[in-house]
Amino acid sequence: MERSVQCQRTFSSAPAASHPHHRRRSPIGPLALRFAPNQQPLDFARIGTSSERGRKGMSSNLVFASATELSLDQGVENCNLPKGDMWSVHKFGGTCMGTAERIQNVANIVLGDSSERKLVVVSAMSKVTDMMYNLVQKAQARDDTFMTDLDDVSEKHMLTARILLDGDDLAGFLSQLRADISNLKAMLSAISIAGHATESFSDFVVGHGEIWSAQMLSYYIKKCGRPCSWMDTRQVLIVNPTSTNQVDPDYLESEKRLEKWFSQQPADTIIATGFIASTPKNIPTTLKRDGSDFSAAIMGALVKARQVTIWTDVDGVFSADPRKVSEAQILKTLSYQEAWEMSYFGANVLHPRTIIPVMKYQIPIVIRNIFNLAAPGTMICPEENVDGKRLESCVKAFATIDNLALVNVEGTGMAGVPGTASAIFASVKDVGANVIMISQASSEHSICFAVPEKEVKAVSDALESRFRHALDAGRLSKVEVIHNCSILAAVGQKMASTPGVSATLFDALAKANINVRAIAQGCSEYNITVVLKQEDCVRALRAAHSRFYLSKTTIAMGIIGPGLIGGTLLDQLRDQAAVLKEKLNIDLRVMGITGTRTMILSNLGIDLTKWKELQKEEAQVADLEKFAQHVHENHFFPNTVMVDCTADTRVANHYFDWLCKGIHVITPNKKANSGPLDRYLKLRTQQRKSYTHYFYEATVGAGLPIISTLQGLLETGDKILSIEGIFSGTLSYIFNNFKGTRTFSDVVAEAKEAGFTEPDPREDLSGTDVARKVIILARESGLKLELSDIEIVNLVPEPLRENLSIEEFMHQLPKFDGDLTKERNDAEAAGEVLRYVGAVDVSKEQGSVKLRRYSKDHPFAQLSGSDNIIAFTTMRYKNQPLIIRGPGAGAEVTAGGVFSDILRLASYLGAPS
Ligand SMILES: NC(=O)C1=CN([C@@H]2O[C@H](COP(=O)(O)OP(=O)(O)OC[C@H]3O[C@@H](n4cnc5c(N)ncnc54)[C@H](O)[C@@H]3O)[C@@H](O)[C@H]2O)C=CC1
Ligand SMILES: N[C@@H](CC=O)C(=O)O
Ligand code: NA
Repeated sequence: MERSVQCQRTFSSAPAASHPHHRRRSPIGPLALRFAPNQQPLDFARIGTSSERGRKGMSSNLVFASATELSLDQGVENCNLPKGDMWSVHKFGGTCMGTAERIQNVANIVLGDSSERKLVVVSAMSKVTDMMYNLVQKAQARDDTFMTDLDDVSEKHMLTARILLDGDDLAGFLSQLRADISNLKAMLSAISIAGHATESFSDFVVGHGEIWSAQMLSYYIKKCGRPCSWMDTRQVLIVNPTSTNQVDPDYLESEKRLEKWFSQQPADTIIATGFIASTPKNIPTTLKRDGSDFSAAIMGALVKARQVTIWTDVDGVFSADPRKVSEAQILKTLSYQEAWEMSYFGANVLHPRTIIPVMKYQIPIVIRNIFNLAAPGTMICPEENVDGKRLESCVKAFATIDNLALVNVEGTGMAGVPGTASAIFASVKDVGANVIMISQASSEHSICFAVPEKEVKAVSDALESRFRHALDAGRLSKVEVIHNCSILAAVGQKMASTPGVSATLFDALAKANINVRAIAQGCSEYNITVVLKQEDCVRALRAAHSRFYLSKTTIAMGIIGPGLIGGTLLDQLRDQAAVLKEKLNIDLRVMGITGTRTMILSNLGIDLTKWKELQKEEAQVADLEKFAQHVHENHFFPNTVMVDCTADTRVANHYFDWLCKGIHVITPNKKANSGPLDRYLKLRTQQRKSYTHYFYEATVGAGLPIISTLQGLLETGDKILSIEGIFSGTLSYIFNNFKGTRTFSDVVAEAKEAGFTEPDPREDLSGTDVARKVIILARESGLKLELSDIEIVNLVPEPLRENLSIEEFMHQLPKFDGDLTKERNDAEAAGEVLRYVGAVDVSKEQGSVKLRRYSKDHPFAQLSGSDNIIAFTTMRYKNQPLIIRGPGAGAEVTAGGVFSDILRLASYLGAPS
């Protein structure tokens, strides 16, 4: 409404168009005034300039379509354009009009649109246009079967009409159809006799498909109770053919004719034929390829629609070809220029010329899926209405073109010689080749350009011949052809003018190890084009797309060792993934799970609701190298982490290599940090050097915050004096429960059953596990100790230490129950308990593990279950140590500790807190 008023003020003294009756009398309202005979088309640009519209759009008295009705305006909320009692234009393609049922569906959409006036542009029923072209071809070839083919066309429409219509409308339609078919037969017979059809003959024949579909839809809508007229756009739309097999709309003349048409048929719902038009001399013609979209855009401009909706069978415009990039997303908005750019690269958007008419008036075009009304579609609109203020959203989409060759013309004789480029491209033009991109560095020693592979031979031959003398004389060194190239284009209006965007693009390509052969970026700033090897193209596309489209805290994870801890972690990830994604934008993808014998891999992320089933159904032979490669290299997620949930030194030996490759490592496995000192130091140095993260909180005290507390103390300048405590959940449990008549072996079996022990419980009973923890804490505190520096108290009976399986060991352990029972009884008699303790004495640079007796009121005697207790005596905590106590073993707490390391990684990578 606002827009109408504005137009009135600017161009006319006609009655206020905001009054409904006035509007009704002149359905296209003030439009005619804009194109008054003495008004030049230039005024098109003056009407509602972007600033006018922007300001008006901000006003609050906008009228939106009722939310209870079919939501045809989805997506438009983002657009600051006035909406209200003006035209909405819809275009339904052949697929939408494919059957009687689909035509009914189209009618429902039209009826559900609450706009006061609707202009609906339709294509012919699907396949009909091809059938009609075929008729003409057959007639030209004097193949008489065109007669029966025409009967098929007629039959198709008769059948459809009989389902849709009844009464007078059906009779009227069928009689018109028969008349048309009979005319067409005469015309095709004439073509057959002549053996030739002029373009206008052909266009006349072909255009009938739209006439019939428009009639059927219009009669059906009328049948549904809504007054409706159909429009033969050949009476209204006037276009001038151009030399390039395209047409230029004559807006002035079209507008006049439209005004006249409306004066005769003042309907509020109009079904117009797409695709067809007339020349200024009233000769039928068509709008060529994608003509119906173009019709809708021109009609949208003529009636100054508030929106043009193009109904199709896709949900909208994707950020990349979804067949190549599974993570491709539907774009909510695109600027006209971006859509333009995308359509050049073959994205299923709109033909660029479709955008021109609506762009002049800043009318949004919305692409929507008729088969999925829930999808809001993509809105193509003025840049200022496009969403996205973030750096990432500067790049809207990625497109590729394959089967190209790069031609490189090189030589010192080119520099500073005017006319070289002109001579090169004149030769290219002479052979009719299409240049897709051009790049010349300012040194002027080479010009390279991309042409379709199938045209490159002719191009290079022409260049060789044109520059024969220069080549012979050495002024040019070569005309080189690089075959099998592709173009990757990043499209986005603000891309080139926003610092850092191209850097991010090239960084993504570099990380994916993709070599860029040539680069072009025009001043238009809408796209950056890179030429690469065709075999790299999909990888490049994915790498670039994921860099801009995935959350920067998307983490590809490889889980190694799905045993007790690994399995529990997978279940915790499963249960928490959605919350993390929603609340913290952390996107965790388990790309692979490997055990010792088998592994499962995924390209997108394993469905963790069924990882156990997948292990049985889709497992392949485990191969850690292949596994790491898959997790890290195949998917171009911005971050990779290996989570080692084994107790295997061989897995730990890979950390160094992974950190070198930029793969983060998280583990509850103690082997790396308690292994050979030089190896450990190398690992830590590499980790810091490569800015990768290595977290291992669960190696000491399981989920208890032992490592992070120690690191926090050290990093803030505290000085550790000593650390001592009960570091083994297993030994804590054993000595907390080894009471009364309980036997040692029974309690060990219980600890194993509860998941407290190492995979081999002898690691715990021997004191090695505690010694490893002491070493980990000592090294963290800066001491350079080896595991062998720690004297251990081994509780494994001597005969059971070697050459026994875990099962055999557990089976034989009861035979030796007597040994520890005596020691326990002696302590008890003295009012004391046995506790297995570890200690780091920083000043003495020593670590120790001991089986000690404590009086029953000592804090170490107060523990229960698998409790650990760790006391830090430091310069700041000198008189009273800092004490951490709680369960220090078990599946849930340990997996929770590993999980919290994963989230710590995500937060280091930028996740919000
Ligand atoms: N259980 C607990 O309370 C705690 C355990 N940890 C550590 O967690 C790690 C895992 O312990 P659990 O889950 O209890 O052991 P587990 O024996 O139940 O699980 C280990 C898994 O790793 C697999 N595995 C072994 N070598 C492998 C290799 N080379 N490649 C792939 N998979 C391999 C095994 O087949 C098994 O599925 C150990 O390093 C342990 O020290 C740390 C803190 C507490
Ligand atoms: N087996 C270990 C598990 C934790 O590291 C223990 O018992 O403490
Ligand atoms: Na811990």
